Order: sequence, then structure tokens, then C-alpha cells
Amino acid sequence: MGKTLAVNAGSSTLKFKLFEVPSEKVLTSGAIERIGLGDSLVSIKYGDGQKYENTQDVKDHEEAIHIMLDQLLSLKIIASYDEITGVGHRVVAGGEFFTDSVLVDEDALKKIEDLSEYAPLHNPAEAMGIRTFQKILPNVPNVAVFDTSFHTTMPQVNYMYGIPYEYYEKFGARKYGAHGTSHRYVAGRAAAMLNKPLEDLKLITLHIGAGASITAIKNGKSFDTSMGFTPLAGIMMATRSGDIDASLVTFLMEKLNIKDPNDMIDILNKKSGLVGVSEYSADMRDLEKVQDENPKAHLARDMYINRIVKYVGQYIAELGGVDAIVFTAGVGENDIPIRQEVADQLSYFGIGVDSEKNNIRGVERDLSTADATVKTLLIPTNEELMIVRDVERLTK
Ligand SMILES: Nc1ncnc2c1ncn2[C@@H]1O[C@H](COP(=O)(O)OP(=O)(O)O)[C@@H](O)[C@H]1O
Ligand SMILES: CC(=O)OP(=O)(O)O
Ligand SMILES: [Mg+2]
Repeated sequence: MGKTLAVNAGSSTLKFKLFEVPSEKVLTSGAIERIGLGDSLVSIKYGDGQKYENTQDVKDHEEAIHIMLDQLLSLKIIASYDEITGVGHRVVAGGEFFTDSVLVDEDALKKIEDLSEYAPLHNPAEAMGIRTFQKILPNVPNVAVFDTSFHTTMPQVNYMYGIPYEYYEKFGARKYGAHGTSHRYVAGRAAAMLNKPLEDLKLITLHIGAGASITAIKNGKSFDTSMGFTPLAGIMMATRSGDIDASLVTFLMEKLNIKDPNDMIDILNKKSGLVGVSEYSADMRDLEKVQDENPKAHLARDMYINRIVKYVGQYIAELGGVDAIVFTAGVGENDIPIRQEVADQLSYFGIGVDSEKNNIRGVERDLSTADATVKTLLIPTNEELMIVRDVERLTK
């Protein structure tokens, strides 16, 4: 028996779970939310129902990793780091290079760092996390689990951009997608809930949190997904613009007198989306509170919903129908009005959410109305469970 830690660095969060293996019993689970956004929330569940909560400023993922490590000892979740026998790390970008999870050696770690341009908000923090564990636990294996692996099944017609072909060949300029571990997990759970083989289903999975992406899944495989070369593309997000006309990049650089292209990409990654439009907050909880008296907060929410509806419509067309749509991640699991609104706007397709069933947060549930011809499922994601399974698979 051992203890495996799964570390999941998102754009604004650090989530972790310590599992007993091979039983997969969760010994502790925690999250540090709103990293870099002020008033960060540290919450850890451990023991038999104990909970630690603290609001403090956490400026970046490095600080978050150290808070997690300190609390594992202070809360006596473990007596020493030596109890940890394996660590699994979420890594967003694996390019075409990593089609499966890997046991991390120096070459793999270098490659993960080299892929930082493919996920600038994620890979640097995730590589830093791996290096931290290599220092603290030099004899414990680290496994990297890539968001992009699940999407390597996309047909070329869906992953190519309409740009000169040689840029794909020379530079790998193509769509890679993200959140694959989450889309894969909820697709598996959806098949179980529907009591049908995954291979027979057409699913659209909505991973909507601070980062957000939508995936069309056909026969259990990723067929198309809304994120692109980096996680900047697709639907509008907490701080990311989502899809825009590429000409706006050079147009705005001229207007704003921006010389370094990275500064422009930074605006699109960190100052756009909900926070950019609302000029108020990147957090859907904040926007929901003020939307009645703040028109820009209202508009930001409406745009977020609108982009989701457009992608689902597009994917229903691409898949030639759909059996179920799945809500997951921070907003999908918790924002009751957004789920209702998205479903209402998609009623033409036979999608319908029952408002009483929908009055729930963070549990698996079929939300569909009795007459809906397409199921709507709420499925909390569990990227950490997928990560821990890959650690077991690759270290045994
Ligand atoms: N109760 C809630 N109601 C609405 N939105 C919520 C709620 N709880 C969390 N969220 C949203 O979820 C986001 C975090 O999503 P999550 O998927 O956990 O993050 P990340 O993309 O960093 O992995 C928050 O920024 C917030 O907007
Ligand atoms: C890829 C991505 O956007 O991840 P997250 O939602 O965890 O920020
Ligand atoms: Mg996430």
C-alpha cells in the first residue's frame, strides 16, 4: 500500500488529492482558488470530516505548492513526506509529442518546459511543480498526465487551421485542445449513467470553469474541441478572450502602441473574457451577485452563455446529433442559472433541464426534463482520479 498525490494546476487554481493506493481511497483533498486574483481561498478536507479553510493572498502557483506541502504536515495528514510513494501532475500541453502520460525524467521535463508556448498560463507552473517534488522527494516517481492526450484522436480536418500547410509541418501549428483528462473522465461517467457503451454514444462535454472548453466526443474519442493551439481559443473564459478575429491582434497592437507580441497575447490571456468585458471580476460568483445593477457584469455573463450555445450547436451539426450534453468544472458544477439558461437556449435540439433537478451543486445527476430527447447530465469532474490511475499504471 502507498500514498499517491495528484497535483492539478489550473489557471487560477491548484487542486490536489492524496489517495491511498491501490484502493483509490481519498485521504485528503484540497484546493487553493483565486490564485493571483486576491482573497485566495485555501480549503482542505481531511481526516474524518475535518476541514481547514483560510483566506489569504496567494500570488502564484509556486506559493500555492508550498502552502499545500506545509499544510500536509501541519494538519498531520502525513507525518513526513516520505509517506508519499508517487506523484502525478496534470500538464496541459503535450503537443504531438506526448500522446500518453509519461514517467518524468529530465528529458521529458525539458520537453514540458519547451512546450510552454503551447500553454503559457499552465506549463511553466506545472513544470515548476514537478521540479519542486523532485527536490523534496528525489526518490519518488513523478508522472505527467497531459490535457492534450485525449484529443490526439481528432481527425485532421478538425485540427488543421486554414493557413499554409507547411506551418503545421515546420512548427506544429495546429489545434491541440485541452482539459482532455476531464473530458475523458466525464465521458466515461456519462456512459455509466446512461447505461450504454461509450463507443455507441455521441456526447458534448462542457468543461466550464475559469478555463473552459467544449468537446464533441464520438465513439468514445475526441472528435473536435473548442480550445486551439493554446487554451486561449474557443469560448470566452474568466480572463481569456476565446475566439477572436486574428486581425484584431495587429490592429490593437498599433492602437495601443504595443511592440512586443507577447504583451498583446498577455492581454488576451489575462485581461480579457469575463474580467475584461465586465471591468469588474473574473469570477462568475462575483458577477452573479452584481449583475442586476451592473450592465457590464450582465453582458459578460450573457456572452459566456452565448459562446457555449454557439459551440454546442456547431458540435451537434458536426456529430450529426447528440445523445447527451454534460456540465462539469467550476461553473458547470455550481452555477445553477447558467446551466438552466444554456439548456433553455438549446431547446430546439430537444435539450431540456428540469429546474427542480437542476437545483443542486457538485453531484452526479441527470437534470433532463421528462420530455427531453437529449439528456443533460451534471457530472463533477475528477481529473485527480484519472491522474492517480496513470501513476499506478506507469510505476507498477
Ligand atoms: N458557486 C459558484 N457559482 C458560480 N461559479 C462558480 C461557483 N463556484 C466556482 N465557480 C466558478 O468556477 C471557477 C473556477 O473553475 P475551476 O474549473 O475550478 O477552475 P480552473 O479553470 O482554474 O481549473 C471560478 O472562477 C468561478 O467563476
Ligand atoms: C487548459 C485550462 O484552461 O485549464 P484550467 O481550466 O484548469 O485553467
Ligand atoms: Mg481546471
